[in-house]
Amino acid sequence: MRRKLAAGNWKMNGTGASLAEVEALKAALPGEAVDVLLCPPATLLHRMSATCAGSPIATGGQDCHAADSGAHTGDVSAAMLADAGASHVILGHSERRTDHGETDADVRAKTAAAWAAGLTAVVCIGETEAEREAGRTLAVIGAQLEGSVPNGATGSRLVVAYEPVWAIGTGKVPTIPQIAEVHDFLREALVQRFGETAGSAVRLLYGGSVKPSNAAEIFAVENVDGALVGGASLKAADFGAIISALAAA
Ligand SMILES: O=C(CO)COP(=O)(O)O
Repeated sequence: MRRKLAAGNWKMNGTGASLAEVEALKAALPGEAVDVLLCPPATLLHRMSATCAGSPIATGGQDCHAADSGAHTGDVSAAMLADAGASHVILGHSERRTDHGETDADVRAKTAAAWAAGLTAVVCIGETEAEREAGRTLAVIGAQLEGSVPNGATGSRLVVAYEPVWAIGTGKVPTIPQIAEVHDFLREALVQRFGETAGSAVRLLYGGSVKPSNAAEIFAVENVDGALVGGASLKAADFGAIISALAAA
């Protein structure tokens, strides 16, 4: 049985004042029914990890460099994230791929670095609107999965987030059959490449305009093991409602 996971990606949002939302979320969590992860900006990671200590909320980074240390101004390494209290790191988010030109090979190297530092990698993949309209969705995400994940994935090292680029921050969401088709395809690809045990244990998150109002129907899809939530993870009331929907699924 895969444990469900509700993950929040705060993107470039949040300062010390935002920790009040984390305190409110802690107070509202529905027991131990699901795993909860918050990924704040790097500047807030250490403080958020301290705020979450002793609670079921894990913390993660939003990116890391592939190298352990060195002359890479402005970057942080996986070991630095771990040192700041992180257990996870989001890698290959479409905003990194677009804003910083990250390739599948970059994401693969970063994922290997995350694993070497003992972090769980949350690897993001997803098609653009043009790719979906051209009927290339499964080909695109299949290639991204193959290229972005190194050999040796296991259920504890890897989470895959399917985030259609056109659904991020837009309020547009794929239909339930479209989500099911992609998640079934990803499950099959993981089992084929990593074997039945590891491939079945990797959690598959859906991301892109997940809200309290649409969470329950998305979480009812068989191979959806949770969500990677952007905007709605910033407010304890909204993220708490999404977590409750996951716990009830
Ligand atoms: O990119 C996302 C999470 O990583 C999704 O963002 P939104 O939930 O704001 O659409």
